[in-house]
Amino acid sequence: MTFDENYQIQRFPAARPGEPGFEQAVEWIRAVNHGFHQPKRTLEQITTALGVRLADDREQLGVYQRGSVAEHSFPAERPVATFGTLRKDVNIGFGKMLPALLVTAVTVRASHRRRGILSRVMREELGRAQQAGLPLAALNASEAAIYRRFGFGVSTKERKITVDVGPKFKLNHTDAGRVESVPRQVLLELAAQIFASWHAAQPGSVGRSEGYRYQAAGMGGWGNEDDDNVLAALHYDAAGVIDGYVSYRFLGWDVSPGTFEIVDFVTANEAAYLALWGFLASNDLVERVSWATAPPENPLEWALEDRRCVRLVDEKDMLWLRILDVVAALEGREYSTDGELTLEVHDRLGFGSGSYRLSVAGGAVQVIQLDPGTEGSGSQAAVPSGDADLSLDVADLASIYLGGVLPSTLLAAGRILEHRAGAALLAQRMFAVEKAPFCASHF
Ligand SMILES: CC(=O)SCCNC(=O)CCNC(=O)[C@H](O)C(C)(C)COP(=O)(O)OP(=O)(O)OC[C@H]1O[C@@H](n2cnc3c(N)ncnc32)[C@H](O)[C@@H]1OP(=O)(O)O
Repeated sequence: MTFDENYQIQRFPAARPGEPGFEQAVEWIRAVNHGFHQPKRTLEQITTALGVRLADDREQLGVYQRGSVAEHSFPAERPVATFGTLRKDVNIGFGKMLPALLVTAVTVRASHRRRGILSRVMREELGRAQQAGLPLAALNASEAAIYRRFGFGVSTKERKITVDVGPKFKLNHTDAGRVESVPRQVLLELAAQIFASWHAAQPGSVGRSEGYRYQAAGMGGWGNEDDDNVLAALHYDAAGVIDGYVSYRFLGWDVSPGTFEIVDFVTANEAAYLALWGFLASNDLVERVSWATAPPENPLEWALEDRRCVRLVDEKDMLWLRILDVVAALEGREYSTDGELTLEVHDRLGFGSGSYRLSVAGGAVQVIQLDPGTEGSGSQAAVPSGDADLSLDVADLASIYLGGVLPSTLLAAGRILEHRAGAALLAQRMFAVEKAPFCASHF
């Protein structure tokens, strides 16, 4: 039996209680929770989560069984697979933004796995996004072996760190502003605007869900419990303008040494960032701060007299990027140096297959699609193909696109093939961005 004989796809928005579609949205959330082995949520928690989904303008996709379902199994109204999407801008370096389809809540019920459901839905949704003119797609992956086959490449990473804020913590930073402890609820109002300043200046950043300001304030926006243990502090610059916040919780007297866990930490500039670290470290009775989503390139390490106060606990891939329109993506970038590169791009799903000549002269960017590939995506007329300088998968193009993964590393790994000596190094210099890319938005 084919997919279409067994299943049907439905797409729908979130809804509030009493509105049409509310029951369907509730069943969809329950399917997501089941897929991620999460504890059952109350209707109230699901309603809160749906409120965030509405505010984000998310689309829910469900795959439903056709005909009758197996006796005693979940009802036909409960989708066997889920796939959520929303749209946000990605900072692609030097303050430039491109819109992306963000893919989230991907689950297939265990008893329906490995029948090609994800493959079918992914191909369809990426195709629709490309048709709608979105040059990029992105996701956070639960496992690293799933998404490369669909053209997604790792573009940013994040670190879990602990910071020793005991006597060894000596920060070489003099703050021109000040820090104040504040009621956590003020972040509901302030978090989004501070994030917007950070986002505008941070390559690799993806626009944030509405849920984040609730999370920052400890107010359970994604259907979690309100958490009165969350504490908050703001940084004010010399002129009194609020330019950063940190929210955190004390892990309790049973944890030794006394530890703060960071909930959210966003600043519009490095001075506020370092000042808030100074504030965290200045708290009595606390000798450790843990942070599960820290940037790999962390100015804190270099502002400390003893950089070993920052200890790496774990590092993992964070943002997986997918280029849907190679011409638009390459044209959208600002490049760190002039140069000319011909890229032969392979794309198993066909969206970006083809050869592209990228020319940057005096900062002006021109991209010509030379060979449209099998299902090429370029908007320009095809002209005869020249010899490629580099051959690479569209997933690897996504990895080097934000400057976070070096072409020389992918060359050494055999992922990129170099046909002209020095082409990988030129790509490295051209794709470099103004600071290490980092994404602070899980979705
Ligand atoms: C963006 C996010 O939401 S990330 C969250 C992803 N979801 C989860 O981790 C929840 C638990 N897992 C699942 O629900 C499912 O196993 C999914 C969604 C990962 C895969 O769904 P399926 O319908 O089984 O995938 P499908 O049958 O289309 O498989 C596609 C390919 O991916 C491979 N694949 C699927 N899951 C995995 C995995 N976990 N690890 C490695 N490979 C995988 C399949 O073997 C297949 O390979 P092929 O193309 O070489 O034949």
